[in-house]
Amino acid sequence: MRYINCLNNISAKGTDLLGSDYQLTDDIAQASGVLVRSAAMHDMDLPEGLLAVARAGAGVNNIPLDKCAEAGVVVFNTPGANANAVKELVLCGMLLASRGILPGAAWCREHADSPTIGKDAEKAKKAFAGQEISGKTLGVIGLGAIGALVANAAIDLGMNVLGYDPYVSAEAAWRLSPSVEHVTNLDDVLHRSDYVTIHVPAMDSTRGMIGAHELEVAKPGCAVMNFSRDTLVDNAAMAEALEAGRVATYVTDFATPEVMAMQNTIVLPHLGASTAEAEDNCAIMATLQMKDYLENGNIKNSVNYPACDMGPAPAQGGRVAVLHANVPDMLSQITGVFGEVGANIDNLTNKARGNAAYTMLDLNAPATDELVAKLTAIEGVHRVRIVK
Ligand SMILES: NC(=O)C1=CN([C@@H]2O[C@H](COP(=O)(O)OP(=O)(O)OC[C@H]3O[C@@H](n4cnc5c(N)ncnc54)[C@H](O)[C@@H]3O)[C@@H](O)[C@H]2O)C=CC1
Ligand SMILES: O=C(O)C(=O)COP(=O)(O)O
Repeated sequence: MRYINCLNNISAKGTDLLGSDYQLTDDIAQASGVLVRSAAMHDMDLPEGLLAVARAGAGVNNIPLDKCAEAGVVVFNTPGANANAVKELVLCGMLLASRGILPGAAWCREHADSPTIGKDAEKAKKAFAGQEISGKTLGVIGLGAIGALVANAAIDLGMNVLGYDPYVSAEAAWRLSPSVEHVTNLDDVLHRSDYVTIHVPAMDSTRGMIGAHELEVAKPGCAVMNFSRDTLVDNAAMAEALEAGRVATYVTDFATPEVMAMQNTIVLPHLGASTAEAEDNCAIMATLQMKDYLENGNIKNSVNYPACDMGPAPAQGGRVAVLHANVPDMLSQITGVFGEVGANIDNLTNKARGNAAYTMLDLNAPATDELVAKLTAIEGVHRVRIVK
């Protein structure tokens, strides 16, 4: 029996796929796999038996990726699985920033008991007039799964769209409408955009990427939308830009005390991926990826180990996975141990990603304790798994 711990609510559409060899547990110390959404894992101790963490979602800033890699714990995410949900909320955010929807609806609620509400509404409505998004310019920062969907949808809504992403993958670029204008300078995007939307991951390099300078060069009266992470926007700079009217509205999915103290904000409680469809998609993808890793050693969509696919574990013989540092001479030391104990390698894959590497080997006989002990003793080996 394998045990899986869920640190957040994970859709049963995913966990139901685990099958009868698995059991959900509340005790993480017992778990070989963890399913998580936004729960903070940085200060958690990683139990010895933990093999995999699957983030049912995109952002992995809540997970200590390097610490996990060094402990031989593979971390997965689910690229694109919640992108449509976020796209729809971004479009909603853009409309909320453009029309008097929230204050208008609040006015109606406040006057709910008035018998003359119909007549009064006709007088009141001029206070809630807005502008259309068609014909306006949207700057999309980050053209990955979400950014590309937002950019394409905005084109369909008649907007001019500027796209900025110095690291865009070829695959992501192919998904973009040819009508999206590729701009290589962030200042240009900000200077020209009536609306700016940010879709980049939270990393050290993106912390405060929308700061005092960016808000200074931004088009006066623009709306900024942040459905990515709070750390991407410098709060002090945003508060000042809102006060000065340089930014008309800040729409953010991240409620913090600093943001709540700002004027002209529309703040949501991290609702971007909170749709039934996205929760199901993410849970299914996270579960299947983790299951394939636990059962076959295959790695797909990991954010701290390389991809590796050797198909199902062989029916005869054995499969061993070695999670190790990406340093010279590892492969020869690993294969040397197989020679020393007289184990015959039928098939082998060795891949590296950043500081981490992964070597998976199929044998014509089951792995022995001696083999595992010798592999584990190699300096730089983080974990040895007998997959089968
Ligand atoms: N509000 C919510 O509920 C949700 C928020 N998110 C957030 O949105 C982020 C993006 O999600 P996806 O589009 O699915 O990720 P993705 O990985 O498909 O796309 C991220 C894009 O950002 C680009 N990028 C990285 N650094 C950049 C920089 N300095 N300047 C411009 N572009 C840069 C990358 O090249 C990539 O194309 C996630 O990391 C997460 O933080 C994701 C899903 C739900
Ligand atoms: O996928 C992401 O990055 C998200 O921000 C979604 O977070 P959630 O799963 O709703 O806690």
